[in-house]
Amino acid sequence: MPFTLNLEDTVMKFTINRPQVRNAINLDVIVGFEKLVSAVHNDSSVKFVVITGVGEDAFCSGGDLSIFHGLHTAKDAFPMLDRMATVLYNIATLPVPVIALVNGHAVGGGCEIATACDYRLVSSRAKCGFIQGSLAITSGWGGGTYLFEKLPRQDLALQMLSQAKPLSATAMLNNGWATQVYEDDKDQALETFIAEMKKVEASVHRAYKQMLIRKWTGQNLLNQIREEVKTCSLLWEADEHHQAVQKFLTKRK
Ligand SMILES: CC[C@@H](C(=O)O)C(=O)SCCNC(=O)CCNC(=O)[C@H](O)C(C)(C)COP(=O)(O)OP(=O)(O)OC[C@H]1O[C@@H](n2cnc3c(N)ncnc32)[C@H](O)[C@@H]1OP(=O)(O)O
Repeated sequence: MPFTLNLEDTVMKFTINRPQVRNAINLDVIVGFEKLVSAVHNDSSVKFVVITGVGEDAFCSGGDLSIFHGLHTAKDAFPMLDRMATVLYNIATLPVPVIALVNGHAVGGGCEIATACDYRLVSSRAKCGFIQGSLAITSGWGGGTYLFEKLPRQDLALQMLSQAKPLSATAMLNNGWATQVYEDDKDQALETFIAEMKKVEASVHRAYKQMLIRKWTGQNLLNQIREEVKTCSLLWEADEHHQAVQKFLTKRK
């Protein structure tokens, strides 16, 4: 199973389960995210959503390049980018707080997923970054838009996108991306983080989340995300992108 979805107590947890490719996203995982969104909307007992990856190596390494490399033109790439950007917006605007439990590296689209969440609890061993620039594309799932929205300093957000390199968990805490960095057990880190909030009624969590969603609706965040998707799909068809992906896929062969 490429993902698991469990409700424990009041916490709905989605775990990406593709360790052999560092939890890269394929179509099955996208479908899983769509199921997550429906499950949360259909269960008023849910207080928190948690997104994480299996194992300790990676939270998520972004799109599965061995599969998505088969998409050549902007027209080919757009539906995949748009579908993932749409489900990610639906996750970002879920009626309860969403926590990224960043158990390992979060790069490319993996960093976009974590950025779309309300909180990021990051393993001290994780490296995180918008490395898309090194593949001659931009972020394409809305992650750049979320980054400008969420990082306290716009200059550091732009630098992170433009340098296109993974940063340490400490650097991500210092620039305001990580909410907290944890050392050891991820489940313990999560329990400690939500302990106080768990005592508060679900209705209160939902009311605060609505305030945030109203802000994003007011500024038409979804339109900005759609522009990001279009930009990425246009860059996607360039030779430079296909060559960079080919280099990644063949580097160990
Ligand atoms: C498509 C959408 C776009 C977006 O909108 O953002 C993207 O997401 S672009 C994709 C960006 N992602 C990458 O470029 C991934 C790069 N991966 C890495 O940098 C590293 O794998 C890692 C995540 C930092 C982990 O490093 P490490 O622990 O050293 O593992 P390996 O590199 O040895 O990888 C193990 C294994 O997994 C395969 N792998 C890793 N990432 C992907 C991926 N995204 N897609 C497909 N396969 C991936 C890698 O090739 C190795 O395979 P084997 O050699 O067969 O073991």
